[in-house]
Amino acid sequence: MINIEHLDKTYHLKNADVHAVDDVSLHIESGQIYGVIGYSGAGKSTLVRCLNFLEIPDSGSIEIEGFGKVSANQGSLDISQKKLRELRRSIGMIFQHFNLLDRSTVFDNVAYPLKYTGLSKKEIETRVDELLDLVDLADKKYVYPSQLSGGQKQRVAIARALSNNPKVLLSDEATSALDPDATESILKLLRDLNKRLGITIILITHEMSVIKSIANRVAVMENGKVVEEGDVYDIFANPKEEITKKFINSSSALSNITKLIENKTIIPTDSKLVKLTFTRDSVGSATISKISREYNVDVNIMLANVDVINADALGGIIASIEGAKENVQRAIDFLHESNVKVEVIHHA
Ligand SMILES: Nc1ncnc2c1ncn2[C@@H]1O[C@H](COP(=O)(O)OP(=O)(O)OP(=O)(O)O)[C@@H](O)[C@H]1O
Repeated sequence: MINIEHLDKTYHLKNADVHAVDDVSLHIESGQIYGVIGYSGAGKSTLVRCLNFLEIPDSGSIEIEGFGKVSANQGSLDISQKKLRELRRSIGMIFQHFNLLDRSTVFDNVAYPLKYTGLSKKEIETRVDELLDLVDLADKKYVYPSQLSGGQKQRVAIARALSNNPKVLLSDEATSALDPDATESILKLLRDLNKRLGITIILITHEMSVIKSIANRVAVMENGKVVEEGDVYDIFANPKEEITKKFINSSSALSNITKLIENKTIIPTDSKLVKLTFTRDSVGSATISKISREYNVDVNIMLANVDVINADALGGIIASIEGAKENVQRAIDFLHESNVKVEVIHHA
């Protein structure tokens, strides 16, 4: 469990102050994959760097299971140096550009954090072998980072981050420099590690597709503040803030609708263009054919998309509903009653 309360961090620059983290409070359960999304400069990195006190907050507190509550007061922390070292060791971190030691082999990179832990050479070798097995890189033990692909470098970084058996893994844009295949394979690895080791993962990204594919909960950040927070499925099904809707659109095939609206000829007269969202409560029923039959309307499906988020389907359809005005309205009322979310995008 991680509990963040009223966390604040301001950078004092020559010409201005930057309020990078502004009164952030969050609760993260153990074993969760927790996403933090926001545009560049939103404060995500600063927030996450505060969690292992790489960055010292100005005020607020952070409680990490097993370490009690650590409060910050004008840049100083009420925790001993010894406890702080222990706390940092219980949190692994991976980065966008891997941060590997280029002149060291894969083995030496992974062994590096084990150096001053009192383990013997033999014990370190056994542990590194275990870690390389875990990330499927046993055959690359003696090669140098320059001989690896981006995805393989990130696997080395993950093995290194896990060397001290941390309870928490912080991932700062870990897939942002990778191609789609490598991204998928790193996300799959993180998902597997979360399941196998029960490790809590806090993942920063600017891509909603990453959140959709791996996170259980998400916090949306803007200007240092958390503006929306919740279960990933619920946020996708019912986003409240404009910025959240923008992020969701960026990862949805349905956002192509703006192009269709610009080309008005595709919208027939006597029709309403609607966006329908089918959630857990409505995804299984044949609502479209029902309204067509019962209310004598024609439904023209223009775009459709199904996401599977945390094993639940979330469907979206952009369709025009054509027919006599009162029939179209009755069809829309029926959709509402059937737990389908209806947003009218355009009237003919
Ligand atoms: N060490 C620093 N000194 C001064 N300002 C900083 C420092 N680190 C971050 N900032 C500023 O704080 C704000 C938040 O930055 P932060 O890196 O936390 O955002 P972010 O959401 O992670 O964005 P990005 O993905 O671009 O890193 C930005 O305006 C940034 O310029």
